[in-house]
Amino acid sequence: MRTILMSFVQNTDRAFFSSIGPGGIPEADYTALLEKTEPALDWLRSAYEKNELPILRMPETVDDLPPVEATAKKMLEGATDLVFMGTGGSGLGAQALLQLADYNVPGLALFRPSPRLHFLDNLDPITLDALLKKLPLKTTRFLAVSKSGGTGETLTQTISVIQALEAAGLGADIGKQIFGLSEPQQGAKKNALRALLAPYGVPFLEHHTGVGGRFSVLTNVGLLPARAAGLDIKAVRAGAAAALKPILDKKPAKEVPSAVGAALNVAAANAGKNVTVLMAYADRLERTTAWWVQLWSESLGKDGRGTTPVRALGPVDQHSQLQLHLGGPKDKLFTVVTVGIAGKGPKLGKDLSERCGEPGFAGKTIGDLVAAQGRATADTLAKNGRAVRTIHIEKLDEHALGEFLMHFMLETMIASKLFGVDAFDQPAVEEGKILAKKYLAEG
Ligand SMILES: O=P(O)(O)OC[C@H]1O[C@](O)(CO)[C@@H](O)[C@@H]1O
Repeated sequence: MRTILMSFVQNTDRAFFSSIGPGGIPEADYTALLEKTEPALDWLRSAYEKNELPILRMPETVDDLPPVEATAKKMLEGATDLVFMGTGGSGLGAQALLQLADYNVPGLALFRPSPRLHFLDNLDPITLDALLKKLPLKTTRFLAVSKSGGTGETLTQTISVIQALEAAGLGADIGKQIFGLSEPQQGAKKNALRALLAPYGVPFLEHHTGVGGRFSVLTNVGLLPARAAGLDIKAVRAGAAAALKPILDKKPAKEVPSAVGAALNVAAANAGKNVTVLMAYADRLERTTAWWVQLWSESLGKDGRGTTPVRALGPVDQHSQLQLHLGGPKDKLFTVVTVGIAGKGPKLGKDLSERCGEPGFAGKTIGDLVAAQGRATADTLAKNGRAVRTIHIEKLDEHALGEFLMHFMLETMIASKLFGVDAFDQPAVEEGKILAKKYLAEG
């Protein structure tokens, strides 16, 4: 079945028993689950109407854009380096967007025009120490993002930055060099990040209280770094609106790509496919797959339910994972994502192609090759009885990425209803966070 959004086409034809044989998902179970997405779609529509799920209103929100613009401008003034601190949902969505501006794109990232972009989402003492020594601190701007304000990684990074600035004689400028993004102080509950930065007069943007980190890419959490990197953030939101539209337009579930994807994933889980692989054939979607891993894991891995997300990048991971995917257990659902790259990139000359014994390369572009590889991977998986869905994005830009990200947030929310879990909490992680702080205090 092909379901089409504005920027991409999703095809599930080769996921089913009827098309690929015993490794396929039983169609009857899928159809029953797709029917069950109708109440989930009603829930989303009602939550939208009553404004009970703020993430659904983000695509149309505009009043938070001026502060994002103003802060991005302030951060950029005289900046050679931007350092983004924030972990999990406080960093991954922004990274996903910033790949459109060549952030973390192999080889190219170093050639980005100033300012240099650094994401400190992992905590590593060697990295942090070395980076703070190498950064031109006077011209570096830091953004500390934490919804709760209490995440140990972000707090300790921020403390380290304050100390480094003070040691460099820049203590008086901390209020101009560090920016914060966190929930507003709520009643008596302390916001540690705000408490830490308040004495320096650090300006804060407010984290939306009703949008959790892994769903926050469309809020200022994703859009401030995106704007600072020069991206069209209105187009990101417009793309997200396009993913939501078929739901608000009351299309039947079979015409809602996110409902189709949710039913497919849950039917795959019911058929013993406990792994869901997202393999994207584009450098600029690599961080998006990392973002999706958190979204899927934290939203659905509860009460013994959920499936394990695995991310893969094409074609490179053909040379590391594909053997397992083709020859290992048939316990996976594959989503192969391709982009419109045919005809792009260097064109391969006849002589050199023939010299290396590959006359078929002659006259073709690198984009032709990668497009053929993505197609071949999907076909080979299906031929080997592996359940495959494909998603093709013709033009990967802000609009398309906004649509793609919203598609997966909706797919996850709908899947949570089918799995019977709450998509919006993460009780198990909280337990670990509390214990780690206890161990640290105990020495
Ligand atoms: O934005 P915060 O509150 O610092 O949390 C960071 C991340 O930590 C988690 O709470 C998990 O520990 C994620 O859900 C969240 O995205």
